[in-house]
Parts: sequence; C-alpha cells; structure tokens
Amino acid sequence: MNDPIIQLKGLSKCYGTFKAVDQLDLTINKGEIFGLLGPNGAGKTTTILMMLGLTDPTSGTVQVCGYDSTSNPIAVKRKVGYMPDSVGFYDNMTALENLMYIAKLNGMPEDEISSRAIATMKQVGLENDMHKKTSAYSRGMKQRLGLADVLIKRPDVIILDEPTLGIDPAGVKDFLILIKQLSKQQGLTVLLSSHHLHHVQQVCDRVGIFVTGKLLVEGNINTLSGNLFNKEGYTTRITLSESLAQPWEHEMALQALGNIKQVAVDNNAIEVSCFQDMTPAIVRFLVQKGYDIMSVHKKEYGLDDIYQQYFENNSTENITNEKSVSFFQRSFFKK
Ligand SMILES: Nc1ncnc2c1ncn2[C@@H]1O[C@H](COP(=O)(O)OP(=O)(O)OP(=O)(O)O)[C@@H](O)[C@H]1O
Repeated sequence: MNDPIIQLKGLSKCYGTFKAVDQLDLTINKGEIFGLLGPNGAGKTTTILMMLGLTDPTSGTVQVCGYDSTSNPIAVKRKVGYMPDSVGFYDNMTALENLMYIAKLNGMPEDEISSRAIATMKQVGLENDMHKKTSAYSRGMKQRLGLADVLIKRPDVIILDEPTLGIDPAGVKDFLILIKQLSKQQGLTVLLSSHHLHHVQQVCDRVGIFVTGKLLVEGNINTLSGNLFNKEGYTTRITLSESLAQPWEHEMALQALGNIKQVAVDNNAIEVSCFQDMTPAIVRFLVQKGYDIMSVHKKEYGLDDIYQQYFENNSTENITNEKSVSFFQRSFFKK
C-alpha cells in the first residue's frame, strides 16, 4: 500500500544561474528502500540537503514525515537519521562511549542512554566489539557504528550516502542484509545514495536515476528492465556436453519452432534469441535430438544495463557535452 513519507514537488535548487536540481517530483513510501543513483554532480547530495532542511530550495516543496523541511527543519531532523559517506569518531573513546555521546547530543534522557546504546550496538552486530576504541575499528565496523549513531534516535527515515564505500565484499553483504532487515522488520524507510549499482540492485525496492539535476526515471528494477528490454526479446544460452560441427544440422528445425529470431552456435554452446521466451521448447528439442545439456542460462538485464540504456538514450537530450559523457561513464562505473 502506498503511504508517502517523502514527497518532493517541483523541487529546484539554483546556485546563481546554475541549476543543481531541476523540477524534481518524487514520492517515497513508508518502508521502502529507495536507491538514489547518478554520476558525480547529478544533484543527489543537494536533494538530500533539501530533504534535511540544511539548504533551502529555490522553488518547489519538500515534505518529510509530514513536515515541510524548509519551514520546519527541526521536526524533520528528529525523524530522519543521516549517515554521510565518511563518519568521524573520537578515537580515544570506545565505540560504546562514542555512541552514548551521540545519544546525549540528541537529547536522550540520561537514564536511557546506556541501555539504548547497548541495544543499538547489538542491532548493528557490534556487541562483541563495543568496548574497543574506535581507533581499532575497521572501515566496515565504523560504517556499522555510523549506522548505530543514526539508529539510536529511532528515526522513521534513514538517509545513507555511499554506505558501502571501502568495505570488503563480505562486509558489504552483511551491511546490506542489515539494512534490508531494518527496513522490513521495523518499517524503516531507507534512502540510499550510491555509485555501486550491484549493491543498489541487491537491496533497493525502487531506484531513481539522476542526471544533471533531473530525475531521468524512477521505478522498480524489474519494471524498468521490462520496459526497456522486452523489445529486445529473450536470449537463452545452452551449453552441451559436446561441440557442434558448423553449419549445425538442426538449426533449420530449431528455427521452425517459431518465435525465434536468431540461432548462433559456438563450439558446445547454442545461443537463441526469441521474440517470446522459448526456453522450455528449445530444451525439449535438444533433448529429443539426443544432446546432453550441461547448463541453461536466460539473459537477464540488471541495473547496469538499465543505467547504460538510459544514459545512451538520453545522452543527446540531457548531456550535450561529449566530455561529460565519457566522464559520466568512467566515474559512475568505477568500482
Ligand atoms: N554550494 C554550492 N555552490 C555552487 N555549486 C554547488 C554547490 N553545491 C553543489 N554545487 C553544484 O551542484 C551540482 C550538484 O552537486 P551535488 O553535490 O548535489 O551532486 P551529487 O550528485 O551529490 O554528486 P556526487 O556523486 O559527486 O556526490 C554540482 O555541479 C556541484 O558542483
């Protein structure tokens, strides 16, 4: 059910004559994990700052948790936790002491601070390391502690800027699982800004792609991919236990199944592009012809493909400068 918790309407921000954010309309629902994607300078941070009431829009409105971020930023800050890409701690203090200090700054009642800090440490999986000084913390542990800083005030919305930057693959996986759990179990709304498409794809319910201050597209990854790639048809790649001589003797018979655009044979692999998904019929055909099938793989289009496609289709409309095209591709796809 749609239950809007963040609503941006005609939101724009200009720096002099430069439009950093241009007429943004976006609704994010309670409990959603939304991925904010875009190349460097696309306007993601400026949008987040307007949501937090840290910078005023030039025009348009931004509402978070029912409050106008521009006229009522204090109320918004009570409801929203923001984790920047790099969180600083007092290295001479333990992680727990750091967290308790943050709780105190947030105005939490003294008698609740210790128990709530310990509970939050458990929530982010740092219960065994909470008495260590943060100077001894790894990047992954610091990100978890940063998340604890945000969670201790029990926000309704959390905004995470590049939360997986510099964490090793196992740490990333754990961190993303934690985010998903928090969202699903506690109904927490998560806004995640990231350049790591694979991480975003693993965790986000919906994504929005920003380019030069505009929201190019937003939606669920499957829907976006369906809209873009259904016209491309379906591709199934099947590997067999033996190599095939070319031209392959059964190619015409396979084509006769119908709905098939093209058959390509390469050693022991057959790749078939179809207008409709013909995978079961193709597999049946090959088995009937006596082939042993080693693997069947249907090509799926992910966020990388979606991003690339939107970029290519809009490169002339939205990005006029050739140099920014290559910069965009380089910077966004950096791992
Ligand atoms: N205070 C400012 N004064 C002038 N221009 C600014 C200011 N803040 C941001 N900008 C410009 O606005 C544009 C959007 O910047 P923003 O930081 O929102 O992008 P971003 O999408 O967050 O980029 P990144 O992925 O690099 O963090 C950029 O061209 C930036 O140079």
